[in-house]
Amino acid sequence: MAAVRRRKSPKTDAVEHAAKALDKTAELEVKYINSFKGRGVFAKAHFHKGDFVVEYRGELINSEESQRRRRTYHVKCTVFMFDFHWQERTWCIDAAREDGSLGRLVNDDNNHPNCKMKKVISEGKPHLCLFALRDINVGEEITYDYGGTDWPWRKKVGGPLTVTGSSDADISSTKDQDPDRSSCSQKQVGGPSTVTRSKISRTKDQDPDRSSCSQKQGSDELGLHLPKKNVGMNQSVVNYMDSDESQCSSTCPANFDKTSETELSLSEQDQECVPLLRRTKSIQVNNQIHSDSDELVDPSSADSGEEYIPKTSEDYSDGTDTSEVLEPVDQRESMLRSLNCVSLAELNNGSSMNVVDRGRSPSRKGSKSGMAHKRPYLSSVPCPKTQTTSGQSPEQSGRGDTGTPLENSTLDLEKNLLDSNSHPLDSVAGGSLSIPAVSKKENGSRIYNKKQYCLYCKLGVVKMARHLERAHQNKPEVAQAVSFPKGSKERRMHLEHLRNRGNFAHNIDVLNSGVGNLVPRKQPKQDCQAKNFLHCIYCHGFFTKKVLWRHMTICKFKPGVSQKPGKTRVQALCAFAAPPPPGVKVEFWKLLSNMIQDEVYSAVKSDVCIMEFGEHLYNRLGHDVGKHEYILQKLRELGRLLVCSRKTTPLKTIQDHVRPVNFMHVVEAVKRVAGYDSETNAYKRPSLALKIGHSLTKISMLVESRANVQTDYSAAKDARTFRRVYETRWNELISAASLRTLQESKWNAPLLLPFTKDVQTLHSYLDMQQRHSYSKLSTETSPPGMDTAGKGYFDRSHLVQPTASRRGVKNAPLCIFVSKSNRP
Ligand SMILES: C[S@@+](CC[C@H](N)C(=O)[O-])C[C@H]1O[C@@H](n2cnc3c(N)ncnc32)[C@H](O)[C@@H]1O
Repeated sequence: MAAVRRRKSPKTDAVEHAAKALDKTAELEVKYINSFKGRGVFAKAHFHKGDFVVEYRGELINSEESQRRRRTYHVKCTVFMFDFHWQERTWCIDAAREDGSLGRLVNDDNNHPNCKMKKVISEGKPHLCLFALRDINVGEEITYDYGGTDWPWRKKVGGPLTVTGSSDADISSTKDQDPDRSSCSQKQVGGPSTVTRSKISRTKDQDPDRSSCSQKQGSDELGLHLPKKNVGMNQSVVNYMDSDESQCSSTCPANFDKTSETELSLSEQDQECVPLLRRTKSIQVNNQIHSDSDELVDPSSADSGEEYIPKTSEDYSDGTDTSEVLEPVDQRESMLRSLNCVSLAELNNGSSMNVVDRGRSPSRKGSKSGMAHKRPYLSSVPCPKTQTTSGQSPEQSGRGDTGTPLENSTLDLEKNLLDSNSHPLDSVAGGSLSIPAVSKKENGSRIYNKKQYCLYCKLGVVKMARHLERAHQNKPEVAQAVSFPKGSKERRMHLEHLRNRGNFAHNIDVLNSGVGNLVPRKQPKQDCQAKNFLHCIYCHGFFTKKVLWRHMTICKFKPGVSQKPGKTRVQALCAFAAPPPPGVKVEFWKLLSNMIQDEVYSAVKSDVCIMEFGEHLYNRLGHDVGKHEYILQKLRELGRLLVCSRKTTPLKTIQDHVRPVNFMHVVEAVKRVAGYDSETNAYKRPSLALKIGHSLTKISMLVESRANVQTDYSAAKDARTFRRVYETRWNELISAASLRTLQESKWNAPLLLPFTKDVQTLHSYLDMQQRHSYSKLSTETSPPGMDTAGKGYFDRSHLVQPTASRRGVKNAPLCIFVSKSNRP
């Protein structure tokens, strides 16, 4: 009989990774999303539902220390502190230090998370680990619900979605489908300020298990302190906490640091994986993660873990995990309800046609409870293939429960859902920007369901002209538009402009928030990335860069300018048409738009430190237009480094480059970008290596000063240490060879001698020029280079060698080498 290799259970996997402080770097990657959201973690490989994904690694501290740090930390830092309960005490994983681990970079998604945090005990120490709530496809962002309600970014992207958009009935029906998830949605909406009592009590009534949590909400919202009765529930299911209860007695140390080595018996390795505290975060969040919220780790997981970890026995033959398979149906339902879309029943009917069965396990396919074992399209598309109807942000959808246009579009959406393999909120929940492709029916014909966004009420509607006429006739611009006869060109133009402006406003919101679907002027055949699109400055339409060029020449809204802008200029102009991201000066943003729009430009724009450095240079030198080119050059040098580092090293941001721990990676990247040849020990671009080094030290100073302002002294120390390492090693590793290459290139440069005749011509020309200019001046004082008689002679020090000045050497005298034989 062939031996069947048993797959590791998710728990074992988590414990092993936690013990070694290892991330699944082969399956996960960090990507910069945008300046609002920062970085995120993305799947490089497929994760099955229930799989261990990543550990939220950091320093384990007790609540006293956590409180102390909260008081001393900059507010932006506290978002990295996750409190949780363990052995009847509150603990905290402080991941404020940028230590290269992935878990700390996983972003929040309270609507559609694909992971759930759980406690796992390894070597007597709790670890916070993320497990897949559903199958996660390659390219999807890893997310989980941070809990709480008032995270600032949620407000921006429609945080109150589940609250305002759902009714009691919604919750109850959701609950009916899946009690576990209903408790989850309850958590999502669970802020006392936003959830009505009736919602809570209703859910509570219907689910006795959860009711115990709800009762505790006053003090610890959905019970981080798990009632004892839940401890041990389904212990054999996903008993992630089975080993720890006895190890740390009820007299847990008041000072964890002191006792951690003894009572928790941390191995050396464990201690290594608990990094020291450093660093601040750049986006402001409130320090909302407290023990009184339901965040992150459900206490019931302390012993059972059954709540969020789906049934894994089928998949892993582990024999221990027998929890319920959790399907995201209820999430989908609640989302769609809040979108005022199709009902669950309708979806179910529809989805039966659209289930993508990936046939992971035969037992799954044939297993009972149909719906539960069919994967709805929600989680089945690797890269969410969004449809036009999905272009609705949750915020907008919250408002979308009234008004005819949306009702019309709802029908379209319903059709669309039934006909497609995607979910309208996939891209929104996934936290990525996308340009949805044209939707097609099964027979290949097009579905006209593209949503436009109203300039006034922000609603997404399919028939914008009708919407404007019906809902906003009182607006002067609409009134003017409809004053033209129906079918007339003027009327069409006016309405089109209003429609474009509405979409433009929507796109800007989406671009700033980093989440949602962008509305292009012309829908692409396939889903596209936002970076390939730009707004037209005339009509505000959103076009691919390629098409934009052509469009600009014929744009109806272009004022009668005869000049036809060049391709790069068009792109630059249009890139600038969008307002600068928050915190970036308009003037500096304008300057950036002069850069060639290529990969390096994208890297520059996307990196916080480069932008900060650019602003710093701009503040110092920007008043002098002559220095603008220099500023752009400096930024491009760093951009080139970043592009190279991202391809060849683990460094993803310039801030990573000024960490002492990454010094050797920086050296490697700089060598590569400057074209270092190890055989000849020479560089193709030696000055680039030197300049980059110089800029990096400057950036480390900026980082240090920012850290000092934010009272993040450890980050400041990091930056200082980087400079010390730089001072000690840079010359040996980079500068020496660069300087030698430069020197050698000078030796080998051919000495070009001008003809004597040319020199004479030049001299007489300059003489003439000087005489001419000085003759205009009073002859009372003899100008330099002239004798008192005014005959004049030529003083070479007045000549400026253009190439020298281009290299930053001001007023370098013109050096003309004249061979002996050629001398006059
Ligand atoms: C634990 S960090 C996550 C990693 C972070 N994106 C970064 O680049 O360092 C939490 C921070 O990420 C950002 N963030 C997390 N989830 C977000 C979301 N859904 N939308 C926007 N920003 C988010 C917030 O700025 C928050 O302060």
